[in-house]
Amino acid sequence: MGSLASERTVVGWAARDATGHLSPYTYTVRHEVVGEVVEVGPEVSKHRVGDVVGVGVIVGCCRECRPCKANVEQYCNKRIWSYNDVYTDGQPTQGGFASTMVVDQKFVVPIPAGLAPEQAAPLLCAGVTVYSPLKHFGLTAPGLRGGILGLGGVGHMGVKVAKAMGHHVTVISSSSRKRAEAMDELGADAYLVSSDAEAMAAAADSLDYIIDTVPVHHPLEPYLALLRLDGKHVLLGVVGEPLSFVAPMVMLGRKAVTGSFIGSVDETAELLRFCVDKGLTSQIEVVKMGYVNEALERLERNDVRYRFVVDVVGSNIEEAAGAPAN
Ligand SMILES: NC(=O)C1=CN([C@@H]2O[C@H](COP(=O)(O)OP(=O)(O)OC[C@H]3O[C@@H](n4cnc5c(N)ncnc54)[C@H](OP(=O)(O)O)[C@@H]3O)[C@@H](O)[C@H]2O)C=CC1
Ligand SMILES: O=C/C=C/c1ccc(O)c(O)c1
Repeated sequence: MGSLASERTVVGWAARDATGHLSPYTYTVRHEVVGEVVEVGPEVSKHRVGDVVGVGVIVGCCRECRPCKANVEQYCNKRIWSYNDVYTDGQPTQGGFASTMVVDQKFVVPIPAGLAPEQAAPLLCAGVTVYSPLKHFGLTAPGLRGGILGLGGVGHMGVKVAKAMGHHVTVISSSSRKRAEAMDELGADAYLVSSDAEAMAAAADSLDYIIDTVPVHHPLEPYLALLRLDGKHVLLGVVGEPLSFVAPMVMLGRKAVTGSFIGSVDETAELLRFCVDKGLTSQIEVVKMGYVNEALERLERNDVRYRFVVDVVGSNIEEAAGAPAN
C-alpha cells in the first residue's frame, strides 16, 4: 500500500500480522461496513490502529455547503456514496465488497464496546435511517404512537428504535405473515394488514407518525387517514413513481408528508450509543460471500429476517469473485 493521505484511514479485513492473523471484524451490508482500523494517515486523530469502526453510506462531501456546515453532510449535493459512486481520485467506490476500504476519518464512526460488530453493520444504514427523522421531526417523546409501514430491514429497526423511545408501535404490513414475529419478537404493540379495510378504519386518526419503508408505488391516502392532528408521514422507501393524495387529506389535520435520507455521521455515532444504552441490536442473518446469489434471491422473495450481513473475512473473497484462490 502506498503512503496514506493525511486524514484517511484504512478499514480492512485483508490485513495480516506477522503471524498470519487476520483482522477479526469484517462485516458489510452492501455499503455499510464494520471493520478494524489497519492503518492511519499522519493526521488521523479520531481513531487508532486496532479500533473497531464503521463506515456508512457516505464517504465524501464538499464541507462547504449549508448541509455540510450544519453537520448533515448526507444532504450535501456533492455527497459521495460508499459504493457504486466515483471518488475524488476518479476511482469507483466499492463499499464493503473490497479487500480494504480507504476512507476519510470524517466518515468513520467508532463501534462502542458492547455492540457486536456484525450487529452494528445494519445500524449504520437501516438504524440511522429511522433514528434520524424521529430525532429531526421531534418524534422522540415517550408515549407517542407510531406506525411502521413495511416490516423489512429498515422497518424492523423502526420498531426497535421506536419501542426503545417508549412509543406505542403499530406495524402496518402487506400481509399477516409477520404478525407473530412483529408482536412477539420485535415487541410491536399492534399489527395492521393494509388490505384489511375494517381494521384500517378502526385505526383511523390514531398515529402521530408513520415511517414508510415501502419500496414500490403505493397509495398514500389509506395511511394519511391513520394520522391524527399534526401527524407526519415520513417517506423512506425509494419509489420511482409519483405518489399522490388529495390536498384535504393533509389539510384537515395539518398533516405533513415528508422524507428523510439516512442520517449524519454524528447521528450515527449517537444511534450506536443509544443502542448500547438501550440494549438494542439488529436482527440479522450472517452469511458468507459465496451465499450472496442465494441471499439476493431470498431478498426478492421477502424472505430474510431482517438483514443479511456478509462476513467478508470468513469468506474466500477471491474465490467468490471468480479468481483462483491462493
Ligand atoms: N431513505 C433512506 O435513507 C433509505 C432508504 N432505503 C430504502 O427503503 C426501502 C426499504 O428498504 P429495506 O427495508 O431494506 O427493504 P426490505 O425489502 O427489507 O423491506 C421492504 C418492506 O416493504 C414491504 N413491501 C410492501 N410491498 C412490497 C413490495 N411490493 N415489494 C417489496 N416490499 C414490499 C415489505 O414489508 P411487509 O411484508 O411488512 O409488507 C418489505 O419487507 C427501500 O426502497 C430502500 O432503498 C433504505 C435505506 C436508507
Ligand atoms: O434516494 C435515496 C436513496 C436512499 C438509500 C440509501 C441507502 C440505501 O441502502 C438505500 O437502499 C436507499
